[in-house]
Amino acid sequence: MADAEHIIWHQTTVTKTDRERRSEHGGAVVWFTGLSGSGKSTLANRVEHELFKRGIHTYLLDGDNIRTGLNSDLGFSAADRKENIRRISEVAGLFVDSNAIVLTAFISPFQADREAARQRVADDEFFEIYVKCPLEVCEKRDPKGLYKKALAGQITAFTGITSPYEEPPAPDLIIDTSEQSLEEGTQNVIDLLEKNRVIGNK
Ligand SMILES: Nc1ncnc2c1ncn2[C@@H]1O[C@H](COP(=O)(O)OS(=O)(=O)O)[C@@H](OP(=O)(O)O)[C@H]1O
Ligand SMILES: Nc1ncnc2c1ncn2[C@@H]1O[C@H](COP(=O)(O)OP(=O)(O)O)[C@@H](O)[C@H]1O
Repeated sequence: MADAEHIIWHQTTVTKTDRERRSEHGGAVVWFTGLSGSGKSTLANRVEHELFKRGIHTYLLDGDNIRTGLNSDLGFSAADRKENIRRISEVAGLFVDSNAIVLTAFISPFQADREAARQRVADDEFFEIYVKCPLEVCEKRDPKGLYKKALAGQITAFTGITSPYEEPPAPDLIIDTSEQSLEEGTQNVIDLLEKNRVIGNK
């Protein structure tokens, strides 16, 4: 652990404000949370594609991908999930500083960790999207065959089966993917960003 007392923040010459002035849009974190198979990656990819088509500077951080690199040392214990989300929150904060719209697709099962992620950026820069989907529907979709393995006891601490998921008490948006189409869900996220002037009429 670094000796924090001897670390002194270096103010960069080019600031966040400089980057904002040059851009047609603001920076923000669009944080998708939900069970495995709820549709986080599918939605985040579709939203990113929509934003990208509009010339917006975006980046997508996805659970499985980040866990093969930056967080390849972490597993699925509560402590590792917490550290996973802490690092992602930091990375997301850096992207916002660069004035990008960063989309994150992590189960992020614990409310305290999601709240800490929100605190990492300004109030108007964080949008929590609860990708809601009944567990039975996720189990039926089972896009990666993981529920089958978890139910057979081949994966320990699997979210929704043997590890908890805390529903967000006050998300900025709820998308129920068992009832809403992908197009509808995508449009709702875009509308949220427009309404909050992150995109469109900054
Ligand atoms: N035990 C266990 N529990 C939950 N998920 C598991 C587990 N083991 C592997 N996987 C796969 O890892 C993906 C979840 O990683 P995350 O980084 O999003 O998880 S977390 O936020 O730290 O809880 C998750 O991806 P998604 O299905 O996209 O959610 C799974 O593919
Ligand atoms: N309305 C919807 N929105 C998003 N995904 C949906 C929807 N309806 C069905 N799906 C399907 O559900 C699955 C969700 O998988 P994925 O996006 O990988 O979920 P997660 O990232 O939450 O694990 C995909 O196969 C997707 O095609």
